[in-house]
Amino acid sequence: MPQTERNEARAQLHVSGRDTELQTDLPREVSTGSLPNAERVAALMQQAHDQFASLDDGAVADYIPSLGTADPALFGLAIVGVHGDARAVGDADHLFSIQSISKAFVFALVCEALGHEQVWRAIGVNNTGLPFNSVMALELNGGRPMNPMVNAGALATTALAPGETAVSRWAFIRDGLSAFAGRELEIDTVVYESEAAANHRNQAIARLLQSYGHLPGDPIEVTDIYTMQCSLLVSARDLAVMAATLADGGVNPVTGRRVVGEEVCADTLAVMATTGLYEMSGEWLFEVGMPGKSGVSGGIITIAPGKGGLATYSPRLDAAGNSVRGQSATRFLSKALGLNLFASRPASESLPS
Ligand SMILES: NC(=O)CC[C@H](N)C(=O)O
Repeated sequence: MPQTERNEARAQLHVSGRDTELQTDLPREVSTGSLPNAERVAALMQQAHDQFASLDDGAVADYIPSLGTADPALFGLAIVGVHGDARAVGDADHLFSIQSISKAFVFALVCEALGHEQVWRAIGVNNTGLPFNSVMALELNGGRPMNPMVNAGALATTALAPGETAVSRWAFIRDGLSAFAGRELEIDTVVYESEAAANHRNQAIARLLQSYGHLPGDPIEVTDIYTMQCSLLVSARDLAVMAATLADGGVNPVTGRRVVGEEVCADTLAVMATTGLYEMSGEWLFEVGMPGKSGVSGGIITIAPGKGGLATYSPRLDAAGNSVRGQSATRFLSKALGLNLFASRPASESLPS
């Protein structure tokens, strides 16, 4: 759309600045009543936090300039069970931009709206084996976006969001992600402006997709909406609710609202398992044994289907763009709680229910 119109749309769409206090109707302390394992889960989360808080490997992402200002010491963990019970440790209420974790949920929402057949055909579900913002991956695959968890596939997915105008397409995405979180999510305008000023590469990927006939709509507008979705503010606690919604077959366990169908959840978890941590997805599945999704601001979500969702936040990243402490804490908790989906023995522990 023309620049002036786009600015107007932006003005309508932007609702908040950064460092907003978390206003959530989620109870801070959810009573776990007589649940036998709840205290053990909390103790293991505390152990993971204490054990890995001193890990100083990796670096805070700064290719989006405002992300570079994040405090590398931040470290939070949250778990929400499929019955809505929550446990949190460390900086679990710190707000940060969701970044690539949004890709999993937008994929689910678009599959729900259009049907998985159409989205599967348009996007694909195979790992590229290349970095999330690779242009080469497109060129090597005949211009196909390959999967919804890398930037090319995420842009192509966002382009499929239903709506007559950019404003209604954005409303579809924002409302859908908010339904997953159980509260109205708001944009971090500082992160948005910072990425919008620097996202020439994503614009180039969108244009390249267009040139191959794989991107409906205006590539610049699509990139703008994608950048807004990446700038939505969440906490680890929000992400655990969003992850628990996928674990619960599409019903948000806190609000009780169905967000997407069970089949869409299964599709989303399958794609996360093969591509959620980019080119490190194989190692992730090998060690953690559950679908996950990471983002460059430092969040990682992990889903234990039928049990609950785990979210970690810590901004130092490895070379692929995945949180270093988040990966270690998740590996630890997966083992300690017996959550690996490929294990033949039933889990020795389960998540708080
Ligand atoms: N891996 C990520 O979290 C990348 C998201 C970021 N907004 C980008 O497009 O580069």
